[in-house]
Amino acid sequence: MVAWKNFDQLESYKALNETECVDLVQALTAERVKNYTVPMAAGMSYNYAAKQVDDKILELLAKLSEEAELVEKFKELYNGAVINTGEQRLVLHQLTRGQLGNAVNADGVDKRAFYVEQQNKIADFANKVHNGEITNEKGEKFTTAVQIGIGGSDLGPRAMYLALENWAKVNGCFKMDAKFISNVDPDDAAAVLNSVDVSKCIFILVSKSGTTLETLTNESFVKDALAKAGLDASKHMIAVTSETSPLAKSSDYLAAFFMDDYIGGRYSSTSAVGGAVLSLAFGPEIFARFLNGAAEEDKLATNSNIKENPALLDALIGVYERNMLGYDSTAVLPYSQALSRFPAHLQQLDMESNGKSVNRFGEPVDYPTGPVIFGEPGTNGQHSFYQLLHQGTDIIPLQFIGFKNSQIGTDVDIQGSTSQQKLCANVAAQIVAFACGKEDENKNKNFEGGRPSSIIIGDQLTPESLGALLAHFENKVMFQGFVWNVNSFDQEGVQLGKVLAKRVLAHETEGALAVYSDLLNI
Ligand SMILES: O=P(O)(O)OC[C@H]1O[C@](O)(CO)[C@@H](O)[C@@H]1O
Repeated sequence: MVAWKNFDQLESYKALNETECVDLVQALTAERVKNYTVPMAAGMSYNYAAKQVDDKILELLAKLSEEAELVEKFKELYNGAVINTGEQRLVLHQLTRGQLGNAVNADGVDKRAFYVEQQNKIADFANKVHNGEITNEKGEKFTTAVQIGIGGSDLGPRAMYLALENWAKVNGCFKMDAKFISNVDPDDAAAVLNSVDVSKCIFILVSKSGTTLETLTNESFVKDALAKAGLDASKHMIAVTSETSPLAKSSDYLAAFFMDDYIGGRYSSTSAVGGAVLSLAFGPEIFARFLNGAAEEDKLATNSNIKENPALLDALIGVYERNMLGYDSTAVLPYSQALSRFPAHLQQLDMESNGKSVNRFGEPVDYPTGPVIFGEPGTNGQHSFYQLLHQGTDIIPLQFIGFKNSQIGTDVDIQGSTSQQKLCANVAAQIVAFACGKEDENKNKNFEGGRPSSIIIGDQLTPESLGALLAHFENKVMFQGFVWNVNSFDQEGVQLGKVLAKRVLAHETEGALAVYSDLLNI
């Protein structure tokens, strides 16, 4: 049995607090860039040379990992322990991509078999849509998949779709366009519906709970549009939900695919939640390759050697930065246009998981937990908020992601270099500029340096490397939650606002809420 202790109860907490962080201006040598690197799945690597750690600090982080039993806790998780204590649930998203440990039986079934069965059902459905066995009422092929969902039922799948859209087009496996409706702002649904031929759309209603206000409102919005076009909504809609949700019992859908309560919304991209739209857009084989990349990365996360476990190492360095160095944000900076929505997905993944002030037992913790996450693709970010990152009063650790090759391959050679080379040159330059700085007598032009970053480098963003990238961050967030002794798998903090919004809509308000309601004309 593992012991769940608060971080500040551990010996390692004290030992780490007594360390001095590394001065990057001096420390970032060529040798270090070569050595401080860990292989990831799909040929990628995690390089942490520009982090403020040295061998002594890494040794203490390894001790912390042992003392907090981080890998053992992961083992408990994938073997089916009730890790989500707040909701008394198992946490099984890794099972959607592979079997890391023993068979996990819950609700009277083998859970890996259940997830694979859903994948097979989705594959069969997608193949029938692609080959014209399933069509619209006129017998025409569907051309567009429109996902209706919010939070985890939108962000991950949308980010993954955008990440592979161009890759699929150039590699001959693009099957259908995908669009996404998430916001309850009517302009979101209206704009998407205005951009498609609804008669050729297959709508994927995604809600684990089947009760989310925004998603059910957008479902009605879409049904209304279908009715106005003289179409039968039940011939155009499929559902992805949990078997216990109200949607599961409805006959309003052409087909229904299931996940369950053991997969948190923000961890659901590899379940039917991402599976339906990605299999329709790119074909089931591409979705399977994405799952393989994630499975390969998950295996690395079972290694208790921190220098062979990139997610664990990344998590531990992040904890050191958050708790010992006091940095309260992290920027995610993919130098890849295809990853334009990846930071948005990581915002939910990280902040909804570890934005907690009480431990797994509901007791307040006395140390900072999850950081603020934000980001934009480079080089766009460089011309936006990098000023603050380089010269602002706060130090913000940076997580770069870069690929040696572009996805589409079309490029131009201008002034002796291609666009891809310019992109990669920029990320290399930024790492060194942040770490080493540059002295200038004019303080306005002075760069102090000492601003830490790490970089994940891959050959190209493919289904496998995307799966590995996703799993890396899911596992990092999980390990950090274990260190902080918080439950990373519930999200009670989103409830209060939902309850108050319902009150406003029912006109059951008083005091400040009543005045805000009036100001907004509700
Ligand atoms: O899939 P559902 O049940 O509609 O939930 C959507 C999202 O809402 C949240 O519960 C937050 O409100 C997220 O955790 C979840 O991803």
